[in-house]
Amino acid sequence: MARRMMSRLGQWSSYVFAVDFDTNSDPIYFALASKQSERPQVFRNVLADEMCYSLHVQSDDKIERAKFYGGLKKKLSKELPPECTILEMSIFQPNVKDSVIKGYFLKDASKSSATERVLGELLRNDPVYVCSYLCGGEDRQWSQHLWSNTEDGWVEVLEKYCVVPAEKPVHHPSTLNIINYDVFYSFEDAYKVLQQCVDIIPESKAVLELVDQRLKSKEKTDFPVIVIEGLDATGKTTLTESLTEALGATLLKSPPQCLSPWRARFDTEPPLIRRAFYALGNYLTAGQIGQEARQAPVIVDRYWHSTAAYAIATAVGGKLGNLPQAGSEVYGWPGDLLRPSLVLMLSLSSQERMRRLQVRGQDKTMEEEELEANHLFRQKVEEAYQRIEGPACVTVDASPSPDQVLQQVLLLIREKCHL
Ligand SMILES: Nc1ncnc2c1ncn2[C@@H]1O[C@H](COP(=O)(O)OP(=O)(O)OP(=O)(O)O)[C@@H](O)[C@H]1O
Ligand SMILES: Nc1ccn([C@H]2C[C@H](O)[C@@H](COP(=O)(O)O)O2)c(=O)n1
Repeated sequence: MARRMMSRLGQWSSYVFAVDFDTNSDPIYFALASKQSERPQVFRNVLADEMCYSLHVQSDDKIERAKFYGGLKKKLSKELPPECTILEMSIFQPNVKDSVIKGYFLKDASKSSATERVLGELLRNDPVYVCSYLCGGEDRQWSQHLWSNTEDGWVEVLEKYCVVPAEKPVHHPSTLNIINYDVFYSFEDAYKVLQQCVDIIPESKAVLELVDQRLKSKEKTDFPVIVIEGLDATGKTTLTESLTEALGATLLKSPPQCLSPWRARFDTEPPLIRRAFYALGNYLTAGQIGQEARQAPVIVDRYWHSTAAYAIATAVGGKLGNLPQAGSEVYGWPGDLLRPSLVLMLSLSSQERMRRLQVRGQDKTMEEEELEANHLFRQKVEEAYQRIEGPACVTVDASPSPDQVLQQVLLLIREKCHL
């Protein structure tokens, strides 16, 4: 047992655990040690006399991890007693990219054995690590107990570690796995994800077939390509239609129409798969842009800025300040994706945007509902839009009348694209 404890501590000693008790504050960071700490207890201010547990996915396969993590939340919400709060948790090596293992931390106020029964079942049947946390002794120190399966199917506590406070890392853990999990910076990286999904998501095959037939785009287009970006209901459809008419241009969208039959299906998938789908949509649209921009200017309704900004804002938990700094590589443009001549981002106050959403009165997508409910998320999307480079977007005040916005944008296009 002592040897096993040494080896697991060896494995986890460079890792820090982060629990999001409150999305508006920093997570609580802790580490594992063989000896107790003299510093104050990590959970003292956030836990009453509650039982606590943590779960994290144990698999080397990225797709399996993503699918299981998404499904796990639904399963826990359904099966655990209602007094059990499910919080997001990650285990990571501070400031080391691609080191995050996601999980959940449970605060159980139910005082029933139901939670342990559900967790025992999970441990027996699913690729998870399960731990319980106890607070004991005169100095009320916390310890973590790793659960294990015995050969005859019972659950036992295998190893015990002391829980000690850890430093706040320079980079918020949710920023460490953005590249190739939430945002893809080459066609190949996004393509590989869908290829690996063919057996579990049959629709991936049809998407890949379409993508295989995509038109290849040149780096330089003959006519200017102007992308219109912005949050929902900022006026993109209204403006792109009037611009197209005013400039005698061709109107395209990303994702393109040909992906519509599969969009709703991929919207239900975890970020890794969903974002790979949207990334491939941009390459399909790029092929169409290359073709159309031989004959006329092209206006594009959403493109790479939307894909990256929504993905980054969703991935990064908590405060606006947790976003990667401006200039970070996560805001870079994929080297193999056609670059537009100009990107304009329509910006609107949240009150006016809400008014327009209400006037329009259509069904809202889940992400639109999230935008409404979550002012912080909206701010993160807009901030990420503004940090993306190569080309960066130019912000346009979208609050005047449709015609005034059109005139303002035509002036910008004439100035920047010499049209
Ligand atoms: N400049 C404007 N002033 C007032 N209302 C506007 C203006 N532009 C658009 N609208 C109205 O706001 C609503 C949203 O506009 P629109 O559909 O063009 O936005 P959008 O950005 O394309 O939205 P989404 O991304 O959700 O499709 C519509 O009812 C539209 O008529
Ligand atoms: N090029 C694109 C276009 C859209 N998305 C994602 C981002 C949001 O989740 C959603 C918004 O689209 P809308 O509801 O306005 O059609 O689609 C993307 O990732 N990349």
